[in-house]
Amino acid sequence: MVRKFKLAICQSNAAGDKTSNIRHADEMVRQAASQGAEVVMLPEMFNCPYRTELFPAYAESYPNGETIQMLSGTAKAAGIVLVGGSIPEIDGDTVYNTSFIFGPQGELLGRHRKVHLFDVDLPDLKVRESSTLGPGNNLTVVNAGFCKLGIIICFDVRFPEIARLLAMEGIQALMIPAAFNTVTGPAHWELSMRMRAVDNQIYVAAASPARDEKAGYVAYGHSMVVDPWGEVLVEAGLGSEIIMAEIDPVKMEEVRGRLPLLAQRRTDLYSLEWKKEDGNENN
Ligand SMILES: NC(=O)CC(=O)C(=O)O
Repeated sequence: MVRKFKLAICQSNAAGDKTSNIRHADEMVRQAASQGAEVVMLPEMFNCPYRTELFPAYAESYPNGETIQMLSGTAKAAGIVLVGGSIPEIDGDTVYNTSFIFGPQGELLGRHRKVHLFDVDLPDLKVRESSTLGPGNNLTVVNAGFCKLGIIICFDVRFPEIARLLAMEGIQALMIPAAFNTVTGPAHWELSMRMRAVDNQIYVAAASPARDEKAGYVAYGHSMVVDPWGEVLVEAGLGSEIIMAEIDPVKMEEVRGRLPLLAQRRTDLYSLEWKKEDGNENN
């Protein structure tokens, strides 16, 4: 039964030492759970510095990698749904930017591999994720019983088709482990999160790493939760911080009742298709 719940975002910071990144994330998640959060999310690449050339060295495989073990164990110990940010995951010869989602028994609820790799050439920012990562080939919805969550990672948010397809699957919240930066963040972070919420009349939760001005890639910070009306319910600053908000399916239905955008789509004129794959990578 879908119901109200408290969602927390842990805006953790990641430096060079993988073990201490994992420990820091673990402590923050447990703290968020002790404050009543039933769903907790970590940022993109929370166990390693966001540097494409480092991803292979930090990569681990499911199920025995140390970060993956922590996520499952902590979800179970705290009795929560844990959207485990993302980490470099190795499967065969390919490294992916992957979010593992675990349930209150420590069970794997889903796995999202970043679909759109961040390859950009901006005046003050050049990134080529595809130099070390492969793209995911599926969209991800997780059913946790009391809530249905859609999971995308960072750059995926710029492709509104995915958020719409996930909304059509009946999610209440779009969960986005992300790592915008000080170039694109001021221009597009809040705008993107609010627009995906307004377009689809869903909650949007975006988790950024804390900002480290000395890092090679400076994360934007400003993790936030946006409601289905597009209002920012809570926003982090720049440092390591936990933020919380209430996700209320009744409020979402009220917005949809008054402004029935999804019901007013002209599907006789246009359509959008999720080409679901047979080899689903979600479990
Ligand atoms: N880091 C990303 O994947 C995306 C990003 O920073 C942006 O879209 O801007």
